[in-house]
Amino acid sequence: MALQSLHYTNGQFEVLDQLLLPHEIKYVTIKNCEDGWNVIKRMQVRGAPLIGIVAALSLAVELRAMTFESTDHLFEHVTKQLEYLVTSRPTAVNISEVNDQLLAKLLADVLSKKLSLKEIQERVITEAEAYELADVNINMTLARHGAEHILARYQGQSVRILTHCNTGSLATAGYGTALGVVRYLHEQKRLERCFCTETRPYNQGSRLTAFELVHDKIPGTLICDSMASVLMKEQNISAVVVGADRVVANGDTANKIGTYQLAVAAKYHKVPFYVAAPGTSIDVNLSSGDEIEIEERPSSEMTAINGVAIAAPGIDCWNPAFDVTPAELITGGIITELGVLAPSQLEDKFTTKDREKKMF
Ligand SMILES: CSC[C@H]1O[C@H](OP(=O)(O)O)[C@H](O)[C@@H]1O
Repeated sequence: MALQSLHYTNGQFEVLDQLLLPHEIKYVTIKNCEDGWNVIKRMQVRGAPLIGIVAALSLAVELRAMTFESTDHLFEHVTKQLEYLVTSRPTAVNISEVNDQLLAKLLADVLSKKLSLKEIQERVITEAEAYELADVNINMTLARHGAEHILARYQGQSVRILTHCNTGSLATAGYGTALGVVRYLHEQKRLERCFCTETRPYNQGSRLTAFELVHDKIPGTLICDSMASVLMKEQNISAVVVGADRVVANGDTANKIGTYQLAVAAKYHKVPFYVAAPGTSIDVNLSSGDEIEIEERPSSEMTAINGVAIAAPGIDCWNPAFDVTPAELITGGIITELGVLAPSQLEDKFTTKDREKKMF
């Protein structure tokens, strides 16, 4: 049974509380956008694709329970709620993507004057629900492209992959992006081993990726973040494959803090470095990584684990949740559902129209 980050059936919506993993499997009910905002902000759910899907489904369940006097009232409410959901976490583009796409489709329906208020409301709900349904297929396609590209470098051999943070079933609606590449390699019996970093301070690697690897019986080895460079020096790593929160037009990529230093070490040790990014995490509206807002998280997420202090009381902290890897260090390519792309190919492949066509 695959790990399920969420359950959504007929407007009943619940998410797996990832703050309790790996010790406890507990689902939290989401009834409206406020519930959705809270679980995203607290990182009870996290992962760029998943937070976009949770935002969309939070709106869907809220709209299922509401009636509106007019299409203007409906449009105003949807606009307000999507703008609110975007404020939960700024770095990943995924919630903004949902905002832009749903509002564009809603506006088109309202202006068409061909549909009743109830029909328009039902279409918004259906389109919000479609993000979950589309995500797993996107991930499986992306994973195949990435695995085939990596295997083409190592004719006939099995490969040893280093990954960072969590990019699997717990970061998406299923299968995963970078960890989806690992899953596909394992399914093809071409994965020797997956090495995963702890990914301090939230420990997505030790708590979530290690959990997924053990659950799926994929050969995995946990390392501390500080071990990554010597691992690449001594342990014959075939490729580094990481996820993305926002890939911009020139290929610069915001991803979990620690990604940039992995890319620098990979460059030094001549290990191919790949970013796995579905179209929902690609933002060609920004031209370079300098424009990406980097979320800073509370110091308490660094100075304690499960309430137990691990740092000197009173010390100042700096806790950026992401860093930006310049495109020049992404030497393997950007793994998408449209293929493994060079940064120069992103704008052609992922204009807004193409993304919408691909999603629905
Ligand atoms: C497919 S997950 C993409 C991306 O999102 C994660 O961030 P967070 O755990 O803070 O939500 C991480 O950067 C992953 O690589």
